[in-house]
Amino acid sequence: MAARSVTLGIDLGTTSVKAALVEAALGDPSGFVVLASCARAAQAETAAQSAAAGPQGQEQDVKRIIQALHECLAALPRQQLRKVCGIGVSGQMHGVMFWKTGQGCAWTEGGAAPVFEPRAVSHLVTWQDGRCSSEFLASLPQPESHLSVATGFGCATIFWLLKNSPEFLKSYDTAGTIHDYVVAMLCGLARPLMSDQNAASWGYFNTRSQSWNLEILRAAGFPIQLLPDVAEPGSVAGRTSQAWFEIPKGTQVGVALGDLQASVYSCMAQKTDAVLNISTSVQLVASMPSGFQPPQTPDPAAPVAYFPYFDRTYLAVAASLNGGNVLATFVHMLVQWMADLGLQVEESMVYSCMIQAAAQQRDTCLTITPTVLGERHLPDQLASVTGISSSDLSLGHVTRALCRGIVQNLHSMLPFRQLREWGVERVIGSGSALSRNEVLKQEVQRAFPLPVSYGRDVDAAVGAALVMLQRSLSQQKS
Ligand SMILES: Nc1ncnc2c1ncn2[C@@H]1O[C@H](COP(=O)(O)OP(=O)(O)O)[C@@H](O)[C@H]1O
Ligand SMILES: O=C(CO)[C@@H](O)[C@H](O)[C@H](O)[C@H](O)COP(=O)(O)O
Repeated sequence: MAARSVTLGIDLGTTSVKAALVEAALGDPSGFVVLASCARAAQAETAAQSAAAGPQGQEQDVKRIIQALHECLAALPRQQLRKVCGIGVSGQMHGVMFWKTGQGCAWTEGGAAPVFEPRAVSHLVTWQDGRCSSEFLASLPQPESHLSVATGFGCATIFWLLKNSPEFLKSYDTAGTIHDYVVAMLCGLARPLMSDQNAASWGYFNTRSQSWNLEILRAAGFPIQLLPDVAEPGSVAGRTSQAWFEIPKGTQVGVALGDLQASVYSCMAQKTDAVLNISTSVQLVASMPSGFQPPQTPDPAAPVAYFPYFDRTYLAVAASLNGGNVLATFVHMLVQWMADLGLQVEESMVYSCMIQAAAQQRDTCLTITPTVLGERHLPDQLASVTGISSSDLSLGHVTRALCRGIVQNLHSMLPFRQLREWGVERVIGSGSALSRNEVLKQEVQRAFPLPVSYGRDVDAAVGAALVMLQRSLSQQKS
């Protein structure tokens, strides 16, 4: 009898960490089942380490992210963790963190299970970071890549640190995304490995030649020794150097994937499917035919970008910076106003009340352009509200208008009729900001001229697990 193949997928998202255990199931139409899953809010936002970043700085505390990861692992069934034969990891793209080689973590046996604790690490500077102004970005060398460079991209952040905080950079000799860091710590890698999916998200990476723009970067004084070595997505980065919870030492760990690609992998069953993922951010994605090559030069004004997927194929992506985070900003604002008025209220209560109120308010004349973070192709166009009449000010009106605005903003980036022209026949909705919000679902259904169905709310974690599951199954066959 063939060995049971169980894999663990982890997604280190901007808001929450998710983990899923996946097993091959011949009887199931999808070929797999999700045995168990777990999500934990990381609540990792913290003040920027460099004061010069100002209020635009967006950083997260790596210790809190790892704590949320360990809470997820602790919540999964121990007997299933014992069967894990592969670990796939994905996470929020574009961001960068630094650590000292050999001192990135310490393994402890102290608690109920062996865990690693971050040691000589920086904060994670996330994709939401806005410290690189348009003027600063214009001062950087032109990349030799089809992707332009925006604020929050790893290489732009490193350029900024080089100019504004050179002493800070000197404290570290290794860099990666948060998910590259986790893979490196699990496997005890001296240098992290990075998939082209994440390398492309940092900027200054050429996806055709699969190489960093080393000459351009070197000439600009960039610390190129910080750039990780690049590996194929779906390949193995190493094996666990320690037992981790119940997962045996020596378990294969995949090179970290982008959460975008992992989400798509979990739910795009046909080439004619588009994926709409709404989590902290939002992406509308279609797959490009094999052999497709993006234009050679970047177009910073283009709202659609081409991101590497698997096997040298590309995804066309409208990646809006304004998704569930816009609703989260509204909720924080309400909670703060209530506190200012002397009232305490839980965020989860606000979410459920506002979604309920908007579900009863089927329409509104209020129009909200929700771009509180701007967009990469229009960084200076912030949010606005129009059509304000005294009759449209209820919580239901505002929430309905916010949800509609998120979907309409995406439509302005990638008109939905374009999907039909690409041969798309249906849209799969994924991401927990969508699956938990009935009103957002209604607005999606209202706006798309195509049938919409829904995936799961831990999609990227399932996708990361599936990549390793398929690898394990093909190893068993050969
Ligand atoms: N209680 C809730 N009900 C509905 N939506 C919520 C709730 N809590 C958070 N959200 C939404 O979920 C988003 C985060 O989704 P999540 O999948 O955790 O993001 P990520 O994958 O980026 O970490 C938030 O930005 C918010 O819009
Ligand atoms: O910005 C892009 C692509 O450019 C996104 O697709 C991408 O998935 C990034 O990882 C995020 O923006 C973060 O993802 P999430 O935490 O919102 O799920």
